[in-house]
Amino acid sequence: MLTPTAVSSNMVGTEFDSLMMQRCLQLARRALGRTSPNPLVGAVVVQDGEIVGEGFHPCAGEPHAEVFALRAAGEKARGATIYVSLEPCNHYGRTPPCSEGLIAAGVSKVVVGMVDPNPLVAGGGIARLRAAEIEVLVGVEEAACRQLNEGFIHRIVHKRPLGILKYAMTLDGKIATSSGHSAWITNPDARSEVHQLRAACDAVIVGGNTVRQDNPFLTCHQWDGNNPLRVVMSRSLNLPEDARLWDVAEAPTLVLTQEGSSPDFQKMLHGKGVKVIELPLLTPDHVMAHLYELGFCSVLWECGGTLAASAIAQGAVQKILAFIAPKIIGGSHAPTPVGDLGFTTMTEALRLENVCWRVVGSDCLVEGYLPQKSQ
Ligand SMILES: Nc1nc(O)c(N)c(N[C@@H]2O[C@H](COP(=O)(O)O)[C@@H](O)[C@H]2O)n1
Ligand SMILES: [Zn+2]
Repeated sequence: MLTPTAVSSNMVGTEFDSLMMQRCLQLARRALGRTSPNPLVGAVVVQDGEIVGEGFHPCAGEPHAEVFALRAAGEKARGATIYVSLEPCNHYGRTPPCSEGLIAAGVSKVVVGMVDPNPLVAGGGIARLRAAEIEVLVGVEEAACRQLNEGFIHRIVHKRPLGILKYAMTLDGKIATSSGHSAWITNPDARSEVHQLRAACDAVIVGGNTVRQDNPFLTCHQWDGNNPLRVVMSRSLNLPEDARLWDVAEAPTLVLTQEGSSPDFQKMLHGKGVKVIELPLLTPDHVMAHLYELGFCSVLWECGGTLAASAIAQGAVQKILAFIAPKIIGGSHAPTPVGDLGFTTMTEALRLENVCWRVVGSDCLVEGYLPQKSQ
């Protein structure tokens, strides 16, 4: 873990800049799962090789990271260098432009992690600072900055939240036995990692089958994080009356269905505090469009194979997280993580990009991105 005391004024420029930017990212992560539709941003003010102020963006509507860092630095911001993981904004949104705040505070240098993809900023913040004769360095720890805000970037560029499909399967590619039993495929460490992942997402989606078969909680459990909105997609509303997801004391639940489906069941859900919305067409793309309108940046699909295949086919999934447990259960009718995609030859296979894998307890996690569809 990085701490402010790790700062050494003897460090060479680039190494020191990287360290300070990593500190910005560490600060930014304190608001994980709480900032959408805004990004996660951290800022650090450095004077004579010492950190004199730090801040992060806590949630949309609150001041930006730079403002908190400048406030903490006070008069020491004059002539200082500020590190910020995202380009300072240059527009009046819910808050005034940070570029003007930095100029007014008298900083002499701004080190930026990445350019803001928001068209309202998009280099304008950097240009404004340079016009005020402030030195600006761009792209320190850029890959890590982009990784932290991949959901925000996807939202801005594609006008949809980033879709992440997570599943857990056995070594023979099954997500449950033929009878539907699946507790548990992976080890406690892997399950704990999923709980942590939920805290970083704005919503988690399942279909009716998962509610009927698994009766999940879909919360962060032991993690002191933000519980995502739990979303159930069900056309028929043929769902159990006593599902755990209808208990909204810990986390909210939204049921998305089609127009006119089971008014009585809808009434029962309303009575329990579960929100129900009827969409004209209940498809993964319409669901993602709805979640975009709610301001979401990242959405976790924790559904079964049929819904997962449909979400992939409709471009509602960009990232895959596959936990693989070294267990074999067999069963020619045991469900698999992705249903029919209509492919008949291996040449049609979706080859993941930027793949990495690591061991989690006794299981393996494979992570990668689906190839982007050409527009
Ligand atoms: N540089 C920077 N630091 C932060 O802490 C931020 N939250 C942002 N966000 C950028 O500004 C937009 C939101 O503005 P309002 O909070 O509505 O004023 C957001 O879309 C980002 O482009 N930037
Ligand atoms: Zn700002």
